[in-house]
Amino acid sequence: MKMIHEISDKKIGVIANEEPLVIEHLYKSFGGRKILDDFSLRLNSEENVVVLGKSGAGKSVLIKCVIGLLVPDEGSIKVYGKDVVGIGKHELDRLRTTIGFLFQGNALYDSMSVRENLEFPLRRHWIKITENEVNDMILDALENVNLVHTVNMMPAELSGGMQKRIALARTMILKPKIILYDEPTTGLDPVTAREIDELILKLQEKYHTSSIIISHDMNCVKTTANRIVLLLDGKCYTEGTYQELEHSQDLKIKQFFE
Ligand SMILES: Nc1ncnc2c1ncn2[C@@H]1O[C@H](COP(=O)(O)OP(=O)(O)OP(=O)(O)O)[C@@H](O)[C@H]1O
Repeated sequence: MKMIHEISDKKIGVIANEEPLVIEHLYKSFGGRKILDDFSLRLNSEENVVVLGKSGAGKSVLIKCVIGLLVPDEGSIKVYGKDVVGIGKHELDRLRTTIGFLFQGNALYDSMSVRENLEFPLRRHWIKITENEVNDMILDALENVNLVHTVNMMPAELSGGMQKRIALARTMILKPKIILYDEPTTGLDPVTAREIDELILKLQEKYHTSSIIISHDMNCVKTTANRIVLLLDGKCYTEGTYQELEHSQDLKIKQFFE
């Protein structure tokens, strides 16, 4: 599937030596209420950064700013050196071939089979490939999540965990270089949740992706985070590895590890 990497890089103008994602001095308010208040974050190549924060801290707002669903009031967001704030719809579409997004709900189309769900991003982005190549890519994506046998099934026939894995396969089908995970294990039983953690690591290693992961699930955080960024009062309050932060005596940090 080398071809898709090439398509993706060329389309977005990825510059090899640029950092995947650099967020600087981001501000976002709603009705005078500051949600992001001078928030900055750098995502290194092949790194998983977990953004930790209380409910309502602004984690989803942050992710929405990165993928252009919300426009920040101030600040810059650069993806491989390319400014994404205020870009047009066409360029935003191109950006979305480089950034994969796993929604909190799986957002699979219920009326479409697994195959059709996986085909969707390929059709949407007008990737020029043959039917055979489409088929290979679908099977390859399903292979990654060990669900090749579900290719002709409907989402309703699958468990919540399987649907999450199919959603992840769909996110990966365009071979994004950056993946944004919004609560990837929420609503899953512990065993299935740990399978998702392992998949996140497997895909990071296999495709050399860089990811932002939003999670409250401290098992997920411990397994997947190379670095944790604590979002508090709209700012990066602190950052560090799980091991660095778990024994902190700072009450604002401690509450997440209890
Ligand atoms: N489009 C919007 N219009 C107005 N307020 C919004 C909008 N989007 C988010 N907010 C507000 O911004 C705040 C942060 O929301 P956000 O969804 O980012 O929180 P979160 O950290 O992801 O929380 P959770 O962990 O509960 O999902 C909330 O108070 C929310 O009501």
